[in-house]
Amino acid sequence: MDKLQISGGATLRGEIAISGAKNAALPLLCAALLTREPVTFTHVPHLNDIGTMLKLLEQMGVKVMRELMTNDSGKVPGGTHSAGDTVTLDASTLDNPLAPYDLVKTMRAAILVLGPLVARAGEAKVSLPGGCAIGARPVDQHIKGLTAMGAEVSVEHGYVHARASRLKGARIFTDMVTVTGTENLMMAACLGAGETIIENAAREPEVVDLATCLNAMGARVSGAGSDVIRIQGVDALHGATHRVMPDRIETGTYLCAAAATGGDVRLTCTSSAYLDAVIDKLMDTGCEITSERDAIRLKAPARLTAVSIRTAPYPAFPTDMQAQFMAINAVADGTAVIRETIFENRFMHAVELIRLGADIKIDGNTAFVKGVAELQGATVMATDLRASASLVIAGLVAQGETVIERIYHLDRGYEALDQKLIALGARVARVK
Ligand SMILES: CC(=O)N[C@H]1[C@@H](OP(=O)(O)OP(=O)(O)OC[C@H]2O[C@@H](n3ccc(=O)[nH]c3=O)[C@H](O)[C@@H]2O)O[C@H](CO)[C@@H](O)[C@@H]1O
Ligand SMILES: C=C(OP(=O)(O)O)C(=O)O
Repeated sequence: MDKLQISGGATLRGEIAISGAKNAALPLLCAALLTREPVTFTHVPHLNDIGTMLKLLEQMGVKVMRELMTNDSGKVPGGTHSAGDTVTLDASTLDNPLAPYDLVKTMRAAILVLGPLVARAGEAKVSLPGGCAIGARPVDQHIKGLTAMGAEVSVEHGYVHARASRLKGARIFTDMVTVTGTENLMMAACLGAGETIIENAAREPEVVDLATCLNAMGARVSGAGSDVIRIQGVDALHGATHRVMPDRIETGTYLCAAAATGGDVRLTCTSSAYLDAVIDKLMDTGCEITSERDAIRLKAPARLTAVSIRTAPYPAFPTDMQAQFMAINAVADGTAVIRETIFENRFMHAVELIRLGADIKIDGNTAFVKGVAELQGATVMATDLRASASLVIAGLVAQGETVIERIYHLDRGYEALDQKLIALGARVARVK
């Protein structure tokens, strides 16, 4: 199993390109199930989760064409000037609406096939994703919404079975804001009869990106980006070409890495438009941030000031950036209070950061982080995607060598992480 070896102390400087967003690309790929015509996606990040999703779609009978892009110097896909992959999906041959456990267990976003399959194929059998490191993550709201749209849904032997000859429009109020729940129901409603209204909808930019693509495919979705989304069902969708939006969490992660190391970086192919809460907090740490149309530059002070955060659905501070902010607070001046309100078990990185010398106390959903003058390198274990990113940031500033084990989590969500860090001057190596 690969590990990441980091020699701490290098200041990150220079420029890298941000990849397409994992959390936008995954639902987008599922949207292709809704039509018999080919759909092409560009700027698709080269990630393990994307590979898993494509494998899942392929075993359902979808034809997958993946054109790997090379960077400016003609080298590996997903390098420092990544153009992303181009993926064309042809679901005209969809004949097996099944998502088996062995694929779903490695990637919770696989539940996103449920809505499109019922809408297009009239049935779906999708393994329940089960719990994971950050929390239980049930899918009851996905089921509640499909049931309201007239699907017969049962959960047996660890699988959700859903059937509907044709879904019908419904008014759905989700009990909590759910991102993939909103996406699943929005996709399903596109082929339903009549109007569906999703209230308490997620407002995340990835939901808007999906709605934009669905509309390009002939859907009639309005209100995405607000908490009420209206979908007028249509009889069929057609093919389209869509560029995946930039990854705002990857962007935020590199901004944090640069901030922690006292660096000066420019991130291209991205935008500060979806990162207000994160950028606001980074400015509170003392960083200077300049936003350009398609780029962001961050210059860090010699030492950061601690900042408190509270995670909540968009446009508030994203839970997917909480771990990275714990890492920067671990070496900042002062004490920060970090409150996690989305997932019940998303402090797994704290114990590993403590092993590197951080001063962190946890009380329920709140972490108290007292900045220390320095961290010391050690061997640590990655437990989930963003926890792993926080350990990378800590390793970059720690004295000596840090070895991060189980980096398959990072490969799920960060395209060419080691290459991008090396391009910014980090001393990082992937070792077997
Ligand atoms: C692929 C993708 O886009 N993943 C993102 C998505 O995950 P995901 O869509 O799985 O997260 P949700 O927004 O659904 O989860 C929010 C909260 O609602 C709960 N819940 C959700 C659905 C449901 O049916 N029942 C229920 O109880 C969850 O357990 C969690 O406590 O949004 C999360 C919250 O911004 C991000 O951390 C993930 O990176
Ligand atoms: C939790 C995340 O992803 P997923 O929903 O795919 O597990 C994430 O991107 O931080």
